[in-house]
Amino acid sequence: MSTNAFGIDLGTSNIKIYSAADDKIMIEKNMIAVQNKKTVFAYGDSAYEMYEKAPGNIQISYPLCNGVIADIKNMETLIRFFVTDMSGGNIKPADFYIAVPTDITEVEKRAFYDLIKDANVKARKIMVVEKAVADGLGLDIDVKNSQGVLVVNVGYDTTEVSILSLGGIVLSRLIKTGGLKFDEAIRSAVRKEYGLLIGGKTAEGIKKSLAELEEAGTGAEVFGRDIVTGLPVEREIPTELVVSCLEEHFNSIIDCVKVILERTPPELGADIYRHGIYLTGGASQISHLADMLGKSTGLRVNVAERPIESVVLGLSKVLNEENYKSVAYAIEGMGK
Ligand SMILES: Nc1ncnc2c1ncn2[C@@H]1O[C@H](COP(=O)(O)OP(=O)(O)OP(=O)(O)O)[C@@H](O)[C@H]1O
Repeated sequence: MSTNAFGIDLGTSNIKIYSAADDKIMIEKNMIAVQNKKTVFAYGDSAYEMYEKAPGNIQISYPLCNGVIADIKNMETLIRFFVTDMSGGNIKPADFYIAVPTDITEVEKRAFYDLIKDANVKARKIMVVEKAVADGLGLDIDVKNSQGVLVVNVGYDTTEVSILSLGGIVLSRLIKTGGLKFDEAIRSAVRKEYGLLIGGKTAEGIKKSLAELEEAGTGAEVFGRDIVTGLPVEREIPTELVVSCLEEHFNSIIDCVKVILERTPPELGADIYRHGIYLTGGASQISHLADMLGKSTGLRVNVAERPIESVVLGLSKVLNEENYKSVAYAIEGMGK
């Protein structure tokens, strides 16, 4: 009989939950739409559908910000809704394994534990797994026996660069760069060069289709509002403009990787050199980032096959494989 247990990767943009009972992964937008400040109108992907289009009395927000919980009440509500959905409408007592970034304060880490405890999801046991360790497992790296694994996770709000060794974290740094910064850079470049206001979703669309557009040798056709006339217009945005406005953010990520490499104990260098960099997280799929990272560091870059899911896939291994249970730890009383 399978155990009732959940693995949760609370991303700023996407929440990923693994249910051990039916061996399923759910990925939904980590978003909530609240009507008149009290009633939940929509959540997850349905809330995202309404984003930037909803009337003033419906507030749509991300309860997480920069990898930490910014709006506890709405985050608890979302966890409860998603766990209820995954439990077929009837929540049963379960163990929860939650991935947390390493480079946040103890108080912020504790907030993840409290979140599950207070979300009314019948938590039996709450365990924490460092996000980078889960990432490593999800990428099929033998994290418990490797000495020196460099993982770069480029998410929505943040990028986490970590060195793992023997199942633990040697160094980790979280910087405030990720998919959102890429979208903002595209929006501001389009505004500056073409006097055109575009929405966040449009910018994200350009970003995601960049590789395809470059291959086809065409620009991105976008709709927006002309700043001068105030009228809706369509324009073709050349891919060169997009690539050049992203460079600054790619460089912040590369600089962070270099800083971590400089601080890495030399004994771990051999493994890092042998294995290369593991690049994951949804926004790591952006065109040119892997190439630039490889060229600037001289290391091979291993690109994740399922970058959005690597952390939650790692959590599924912790839940299912006895050998990996030891990478999870308890924050307080309710643990092992
Ligand atoms: N094909 C793609 N190309 C470029 N970016 C993409 C692609 N697919 C998704 N993204 C971006 O990935 C980001 C979401 O990735 P992910 O789910 O790993 O982040 P998160 O875990 O929610 O964020 P964080 O780690 O900051 O908490 C979004 O910015 C999204 O636009």
